[in-house]
Amino acid sequence: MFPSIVTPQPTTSRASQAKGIKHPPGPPWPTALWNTIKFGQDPLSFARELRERYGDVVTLQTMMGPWTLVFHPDGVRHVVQENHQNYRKGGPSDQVLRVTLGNGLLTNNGESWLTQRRLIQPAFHRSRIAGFGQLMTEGATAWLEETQLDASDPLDVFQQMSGLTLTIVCKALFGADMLPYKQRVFEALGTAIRLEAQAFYMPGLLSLPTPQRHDLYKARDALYAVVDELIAGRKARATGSENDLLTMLLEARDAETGLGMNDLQLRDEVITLMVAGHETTSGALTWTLLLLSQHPEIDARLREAYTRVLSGRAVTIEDLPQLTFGRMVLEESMRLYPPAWVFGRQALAEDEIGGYRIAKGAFVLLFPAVTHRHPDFWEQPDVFDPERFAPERATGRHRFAYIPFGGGPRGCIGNQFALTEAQLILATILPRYQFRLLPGAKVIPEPLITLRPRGGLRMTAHRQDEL
Ligand code: HEM
Repeated sequence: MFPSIVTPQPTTSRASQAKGIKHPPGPPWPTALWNTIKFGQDPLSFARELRERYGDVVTLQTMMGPWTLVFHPDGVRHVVQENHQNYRKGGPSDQVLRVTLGNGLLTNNGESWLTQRRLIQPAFHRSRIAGFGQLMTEGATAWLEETQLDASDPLDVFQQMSGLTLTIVCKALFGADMLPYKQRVFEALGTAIRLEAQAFYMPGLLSLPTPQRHDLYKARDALYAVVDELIAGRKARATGSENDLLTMLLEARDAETGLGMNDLQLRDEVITLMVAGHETTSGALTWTLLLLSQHPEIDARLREAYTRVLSGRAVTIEDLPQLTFGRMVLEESMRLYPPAWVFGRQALAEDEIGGYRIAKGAFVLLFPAVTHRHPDFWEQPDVFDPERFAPERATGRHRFAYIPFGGGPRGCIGNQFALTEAQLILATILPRYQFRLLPGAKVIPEPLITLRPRGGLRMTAHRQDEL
């Protein structure tokens, strides 16, 4: 049975009541139903409104219990870094994620998390990522050849980027060819993400035998089937010369017991890396292509940099230090549209953030999407301006005002992988094609588990040499 996703009632000690530390402000409890509906309909605008109205730490009463919303970078730093031992993965957001990701690195806690993180970390070492550069560029080039882009035939850029990043991450980490699975993973993951997001706002949706529960488990089983095939394929065809993360996971032995990882844990780790390793990166690339199509002057400047540095040849990882503008564009795109727009924690003990009491058991939500547009830290926060990430302008900025990859010990393990991959993909496809939004198309960000464009993003691709 799916666990209840109602947040346990947080408790506050007498000591802090005596000290007179207040609960964070927020709309009164009789608005709980209304808040839940509003949050479900448009969480980005609602969270932003709450910050403007109540400040940087807010209590939001919902039908699932009270939530604590933390927007200020100091509060973010406190939760993810300074007092991270007090904030475990848990609460409604992680419970829904566990349906598909089980107890993989993203949702795990405690000693088990630490053991797995230490095991997996070396696969993301700088030297390993440098070794993936060629594979990333080749993946993007193969995608260009396969898709045969044609200006008269619009494509869903989100779906295409999803397939491309899935192919790259699985080849790099597991030595697997995902071409035959691309469509299946895209469909199953789309269903799972949508239903898990619904379950977050509608307690009971998955505890009862609803059609949604049936569909979610079906989608999860489709993803499991792909992962199981991938692992079985490796076991059957291993030559002994593989040197990737899947081999490391298969060969890992517990220092005390000498036992290997059990099959369920192995599946959870592989599905976590497969999903977390492509869903967010494809979002970042999609929003970047949209922003470039809406800002021709920035698009032209980026193309000019590619022409100057590459002169028509294929990009390599060694070129990236000369292509800083590409990185700035990506960083700014992830500021405006952070693929991981929200993430949660549960407080193990009572705490204080920004002068407010955080009760034991509180469900704490951090919002990159709101912190990234906080007017105290960003001038003209809604304007797309990659120059903000020029070294001279970025110096001195609060480290936790920009958190697309989270931070602290639970920060993204794949951040360098993603940044390298996204830069190489852009530098491979943009010198050859320009992407344009269909006339009259309206793009609506849809904050599900990740931030996706609602209904995909249909664009046309125009050959650069024919413009
Ligand atoms: C643009 C791309 C990406 C974004 C925006 C992103 C964002 C994030 C964020 C915000 C977190 C922290 C969540 C939290 O604190 O609750 C995270 C964790 C994680 N990410 Fe990423 N990520 C990206 C790419 C990747 C890639 C490429 C991989 C793997 C290949 C990956 C694997 C993970 C894993 C395993 C965790 C959990 C780490 C832990 O708790 O120890 N991510 N990511």
